[in-house]
Amino acid sequence: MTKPKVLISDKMDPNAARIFAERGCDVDVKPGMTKDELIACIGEYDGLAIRSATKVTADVLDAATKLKVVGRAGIGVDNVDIPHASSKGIVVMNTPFGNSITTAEHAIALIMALARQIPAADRRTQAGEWPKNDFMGVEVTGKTLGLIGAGNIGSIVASRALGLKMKVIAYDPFLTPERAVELGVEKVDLGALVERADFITLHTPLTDETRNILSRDRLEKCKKGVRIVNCARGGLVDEVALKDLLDSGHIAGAALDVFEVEPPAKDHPLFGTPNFICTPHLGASTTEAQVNVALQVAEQMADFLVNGGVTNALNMPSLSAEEAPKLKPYMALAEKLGSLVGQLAHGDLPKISIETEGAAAQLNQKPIVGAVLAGLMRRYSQSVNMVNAPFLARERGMEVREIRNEREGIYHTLVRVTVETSQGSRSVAGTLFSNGAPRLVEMFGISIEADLEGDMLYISNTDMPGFIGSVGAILGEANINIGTFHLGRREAGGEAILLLSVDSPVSADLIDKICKVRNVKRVQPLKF
Ligand SMILES: NC(=O)c1ccc[n+]([C@@H]2O[C@H](COP(=O)([O-])OP(=O)(O)OC[C@H]3O[C@@H](n4cnc5c(N)ncnc54)[C@H](O)[C@@H]3O)[C@@H](O)[C@H]2O)c1
Ligand SMILES: O=C(O)[C@H](O)COP(=O)(O)O
Repeated sequence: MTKPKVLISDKMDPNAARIFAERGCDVDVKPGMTKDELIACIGEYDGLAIRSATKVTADVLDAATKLKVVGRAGIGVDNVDIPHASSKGIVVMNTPFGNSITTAEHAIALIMALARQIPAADRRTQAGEWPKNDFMGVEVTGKTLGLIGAGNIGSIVASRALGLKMKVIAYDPFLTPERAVELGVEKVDLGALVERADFITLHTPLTDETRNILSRDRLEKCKKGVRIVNCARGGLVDEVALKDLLDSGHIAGAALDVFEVEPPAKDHPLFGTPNFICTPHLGASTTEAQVNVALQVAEQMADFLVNGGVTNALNMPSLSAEEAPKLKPYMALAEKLGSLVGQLAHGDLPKISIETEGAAAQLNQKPIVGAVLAGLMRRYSQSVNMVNAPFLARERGMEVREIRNEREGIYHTLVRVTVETSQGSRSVAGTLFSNGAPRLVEMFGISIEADLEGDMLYISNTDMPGFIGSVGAILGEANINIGTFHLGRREAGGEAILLLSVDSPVSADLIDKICKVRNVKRVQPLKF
């Protein structure tokens, strides 16, 4: 088996390359490439490991013909076009906790640096001055810290700030009252936060809702003398308004680790403003955090490329390395069932239900659902897979229902897929043998046992003597060898189905010929 090939395209702790190699991947380390260089080489790789410098844009992803996974050694994935990656079936994963403590500590460091104006005092002292009377600071003890965003990093900042004897208030629409009590913070709305806080730190992702969350209007409503720290993402604070309000003295100090455009222009309006401090996106830059995220991203990506385990993916459900082997045969079965209904259904597929029974119902359902949808939509696109299938289904307005029934029926384990089209509802079901081999056991309510493999022919007809001979003769005359032959019927003389596997594809002319056999209702070639 050829080894998966991974590219590390940003500066990353060497532990990442070591782990990739130890886990059976070939790895190239090429930090600092231009976009054109990345586009020129990305087609060779199965995995791409990045930090924030590499921009994984649509044109990079379009050139990445083999790429299966993008791994972010860090938290923010705003440098990755996730919808485009999803539409191409590429998993995007991050390491959501590895640098949280480090970034929270940077926020605290900036609070302290602002409170005591340490950078300016340092600059002037080292320049030979002794400006003892110019740097009157403030204590943080007893002051109110307003957190905008109380997720992983915000919560750690809260605990450290409480240790510094600050009072902590937080604005986060997703913070429950119980969690606020647990964190020891007071949950407030944004208006109250800006009116009450002596220090404000931001810890949200940059989204349509959070962009410019500290707008000029909000900054003007802040308590006079507020100090603001942004270690989250540029674009959360209006940089020009910040400059104006620092100049007017309404804001006493501001510290930015992140900018709207990075790196910022040399003549950025905030540069040189008194009481303004900045660092070049250093929030995650400690030895400890970089080792954490490098180890974690390499382990997650190698696990995915080698074993199929999925951890911390942003565009597909998690699947542990222990679950992966158990789920693998189910995913093969689910994909075949999805493919079967997809090939047989006419027109659009507005409603799909995926039902699991017995052992199948006790498993993680998301990968099974993803595999059914992937099989189902293969008729629209060959590049569909478990990652992009749910996304494409949503895009097409499909309604997907999951039903679990842990009680065994006649089979120890069963997956049933039902589609509802304008012509009614059609369902197929399959099971697994004890060796994990998938087997179709039911079609449209009729019991039939078959492997879904290679080229096949589905024929529906009215049960009558001589029918099998007629079909066999037509295929024989055309020199088409029948591999397997499976029959099912609702009742004697009633609706019947025939599933054949054939050693070569059946031409349209031959299908027409079979359609003309007496009592044949439908003939459909299938491919698995
Ligand atoms: N400067 C750095 O080097 C650095 C390092 C690590 C993380 N970060 C950034 O820090 C930010 C926070 O990271 P995290 O790990 O705490 O993320 P997280 O997902 O754990 O927490 C984000 C919090 O923001 C809240 N939130 C979302 N929308 C909101 C809104 N409109 N108003 C208020 N709150 C809202 C969420 O409910 C969540 O609790 C991210 O943007 C991340 O990229 C920066
Ligand atoms: O979101 C993150 O993890 C931080 O912004 C860190 O970015 P970096 O890995 O480029 O330092």
